[in-house]
Amino acid sequence: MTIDIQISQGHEPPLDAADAYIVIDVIRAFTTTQIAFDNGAARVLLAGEVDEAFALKRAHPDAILAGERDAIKIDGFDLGNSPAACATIDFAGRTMILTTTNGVRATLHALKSAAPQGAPVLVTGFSNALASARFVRELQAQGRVTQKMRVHLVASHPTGTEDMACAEFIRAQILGEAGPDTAQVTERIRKSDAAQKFLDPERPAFDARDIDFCAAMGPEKFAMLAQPHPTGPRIIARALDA
Ligand SMILES: O=C(O)[C@H](CS(=O)(=O)O)OP(=O)(O)O
Ligand SMILES: [Mg+2]
Repeated sequence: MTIDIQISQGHEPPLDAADAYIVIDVIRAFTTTQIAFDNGAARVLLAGEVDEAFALKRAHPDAILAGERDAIKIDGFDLGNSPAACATIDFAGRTMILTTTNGVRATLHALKSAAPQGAPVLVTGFSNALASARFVRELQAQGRVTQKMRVHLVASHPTGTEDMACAEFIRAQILGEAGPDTAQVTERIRKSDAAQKFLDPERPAFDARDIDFCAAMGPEKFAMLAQPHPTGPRIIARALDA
């Protein structure tokens, strides 16, 4: 069976019908999400707007409220959009509510495109890229798609090289073709425009360790699946062997 992979860029690119969608946000939303799951989070609820995030917090008072605008933690939130901060927190069984500029918005858009087919929507940073590619290969191997398989990759930053580098890496992994290697993707992430504010010692509001998390390849443990839900979209971690 052949696999047709398209790469789009931005929050709301036109998305054709596909058998699977992967929304990529390396800096930082889905690196942050992966660290929260690594540290025991049960689920991540997605909010497109700040007032929706506060409304979710009122409905789920025990949840951890996280997110950013202009890459800065929002007043009244527990956390920013920082993988380094998440790495210090025990999320055991807890819910994280997340609102971010690029990754969350692109995911909400992809969920709408995927709904008519009931196609899976994965979210990923580079840290989870191997697991995301493997999830798609397993869909194919399990024969769940019987004709030509169509996969849509969404590099969520409208202009960023970090998400495009990750998209090219995932495409190569899915197809088993030559593509950028881990070191090349790491370098493109570190050199991306979005990374520079974090790496600038004169901008202490930004944490350089966030880019260390975002640029590092993690173990192939679980894929992150975004799902529609009656009370709002959410992300769960799906063990690869499940
Ligand atoms: O907070 C972030 O890392 C970004 C905003 S920016 O690209 O760094 O300005 O939001 P995200 O939705 O994680 O891309
Ligand atoms: Mg981003």
